[in-house]
Amino acid sequence: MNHQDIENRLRETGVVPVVTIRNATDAPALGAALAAGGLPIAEITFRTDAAAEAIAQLRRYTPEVLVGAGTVLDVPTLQAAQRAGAVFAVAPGLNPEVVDAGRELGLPVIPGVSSPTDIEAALARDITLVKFFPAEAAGGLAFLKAVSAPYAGVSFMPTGGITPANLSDYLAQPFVAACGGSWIATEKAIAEQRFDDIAAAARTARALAAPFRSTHPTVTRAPLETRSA
Ligand SMILES: O=C(O)C(=O)C[C@H](O)[C@H](O)COP(=O)(O)O
Repeated sequence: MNHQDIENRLRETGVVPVVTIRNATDAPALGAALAAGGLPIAEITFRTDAAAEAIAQLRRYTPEVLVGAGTVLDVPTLQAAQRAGAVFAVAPGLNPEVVDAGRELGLPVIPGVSSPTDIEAALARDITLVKFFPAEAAGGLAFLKAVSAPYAGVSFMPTGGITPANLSDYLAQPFVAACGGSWIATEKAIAEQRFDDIAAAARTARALAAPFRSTHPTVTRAPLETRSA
């Protein structure tokens, strides 16, 4: 899958559960819960030792779930994510080495941005889908509306402080591809094996995102070098 395929899938689901998992054996039930709730996608953060194995388990037992790696701060983590089977990688910031390695490995990287300078660093590498992190703390929708003017054509995945209460406000903006958040599958709910609660939270998020999905047409962009001025 290339960046465009990933963006299209993000726009289809509207919400990306950000997951921190301590025990990889919980991954199949987690994947099943997300799929049952209508959100067959997950960003598994490399904040625990179980991340790579959890990604591998998701790929094996719930192949319908699109699995990405989160908290990818360096190239070895990116390589580990790809070996485990992640089909995209997300980072809280923009590490040029990670972005460049992603291109070499054929693994789409969604770097984190929180300033115009960051956005330009992404554009300089032909990346037009970025994570906006930490969304609420870094200016929220007001920031996105302001930067969407000079940076038309950039799609954002706001993450950090997104909840069912503010999700719709973000998704109503065409430059928001999807929102990420940990509220759907919290570390606590997974540890306590409350997979029905996770499926219910996924279902609620899916329902909140549903009205906006149709306003997000499939985007097809020419690579930067072929775009006319
Ligand atoms: O781990 C990463 O790569 C991150 O960038 C951080 C997470 O995306 C946020 O911690 C999720 O934010 P909340 O939904 O507010 O909990």
